[in-house]
Amino acid sequence: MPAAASTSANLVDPRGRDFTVAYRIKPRLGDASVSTNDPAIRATSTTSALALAKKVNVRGEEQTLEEAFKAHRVYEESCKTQQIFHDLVAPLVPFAVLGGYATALAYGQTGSGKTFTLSQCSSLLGEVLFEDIAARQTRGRAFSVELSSVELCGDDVLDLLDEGKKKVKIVQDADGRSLFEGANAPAVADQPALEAALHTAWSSRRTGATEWNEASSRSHAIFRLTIRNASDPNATPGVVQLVDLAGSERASVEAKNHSASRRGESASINKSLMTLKDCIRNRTLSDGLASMSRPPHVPFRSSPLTLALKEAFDLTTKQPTHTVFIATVSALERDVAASLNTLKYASQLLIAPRGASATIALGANSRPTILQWPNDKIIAYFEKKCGADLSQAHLIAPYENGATLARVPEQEFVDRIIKATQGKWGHLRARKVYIEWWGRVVDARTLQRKDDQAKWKEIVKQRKARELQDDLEAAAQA
Ligand SMILES: Nc1ncnc2c1ncn2[C@@H]1O[C@H](COP(=O)(O)OP(=O)(O)OP(=O)(O)O)[C@@H](O)[C@H]1O
Repeated sequence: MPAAASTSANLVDPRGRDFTVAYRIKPRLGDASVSTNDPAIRATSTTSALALAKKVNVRGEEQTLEEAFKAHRVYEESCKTQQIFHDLVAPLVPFAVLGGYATALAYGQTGSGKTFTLSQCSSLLGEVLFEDIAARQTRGRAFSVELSSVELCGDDVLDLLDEGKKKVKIVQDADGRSLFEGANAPAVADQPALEAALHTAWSSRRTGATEWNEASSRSHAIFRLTIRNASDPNATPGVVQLVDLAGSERASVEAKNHSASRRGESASINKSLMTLKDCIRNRTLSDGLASMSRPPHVPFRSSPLTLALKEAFDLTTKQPTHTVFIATVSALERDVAASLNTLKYASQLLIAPRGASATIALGANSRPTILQWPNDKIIAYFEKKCGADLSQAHLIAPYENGATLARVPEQEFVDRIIKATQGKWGHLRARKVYIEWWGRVVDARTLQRKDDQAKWKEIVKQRKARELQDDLEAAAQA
């Protein structure tokens, strides 16, 4: 059995939600004096972390402020990368092989362990991926895998698999997928070939500057595996990618210490990280629109980073997506300010997904969209689409509602239709039904977004009216 299949199903469940947020606390290494102090950040449970920040108050007294942060999973100092890989990255593999779009991002202060975590995950990825593929190939399928890898430095996109790190472009193909035009994308046939190609990419990131951290802290790097179903050229390729983000503290540090060009670079990093946060938050779209400070808009075009990862955020993406966000923090007291910033940033991404719940409040006059359909309505829809051939309709959606069915990757979905017709339908015919269904999913999302924007306008109107009322009352009392 592929290792991925045995992972904890609940933690990263690409069928359950679009985003998973985890914190990894880096062990206090080296100097005994720092490593024996109490940690400034510690895990209080598997889903919460506590930050202790020492502050001097106005009377000159030292105080310890405590702040708790929730996540889907918190990894304490002693935790090994193998565990993180097993919980967070391995479950993305079968999802991607079947046509999903999966991303694992590492975010945190320079030196907090982003590269350490992702480079170890990347070496573990090959085994799980090729085992999963081998298991499926025995069932008459063939897959091909290719690696592309780029570094984003300001507006420049550099090919990490090219010796000279040539500049490439982020473009969209006819299906709206984001690609690195002109970048090398070697086919990797097995685990050793993947390991060798990944080694080239990681080393190339290192040689861009005199020091490793100097290069990696000032740029984002993407390591993308595209998995194609060689037996069906029309199938949407799956993606599993690792994204090593630039040091999150860059902007404030460099603003004080460096030249105008370095400050420009830092501003660009800062902007891309802010855009990333907006994209994740607004893609998830909280039910509590009133708590949002801006209308729900997914601004993925505002930075090369989010443009490159477009499918993870774009509501019109024609494939299910899942993104794992790993925030790495140092447990050292001297790093507590940066660690607090990281935890605040990451905890803001923890928004309950609206679509996953079957109970979605509907206005008095609104008709439920396909994403809001219960299971029986879904079954009835496919019975109508496929006619008498569909003898086992329940196999298409054994338990899913509209929202959860939108998270089933293409190839599994098509297989379910073929099985439900007991093989009377072939791949092409089944895929046509799938594509039609996806068209309706995208329409439903667009409608939802328009509805959200209208609701947001109403909220702003009410807020303004309340503020005006408060001003009038204050003026009357004065
Ligand atoms: N969990 C860990 N256990 C042991 N050593 C670690 C761990 N995390 C990081 N390190 C070590 O800390 C140092 C800095 O880690 P790393 O380069 O991964 O940081 P980073 O967050 O990627 O920094 P940058 O933003 O500069 O890329 C490295 O020497 C690495 O080996």
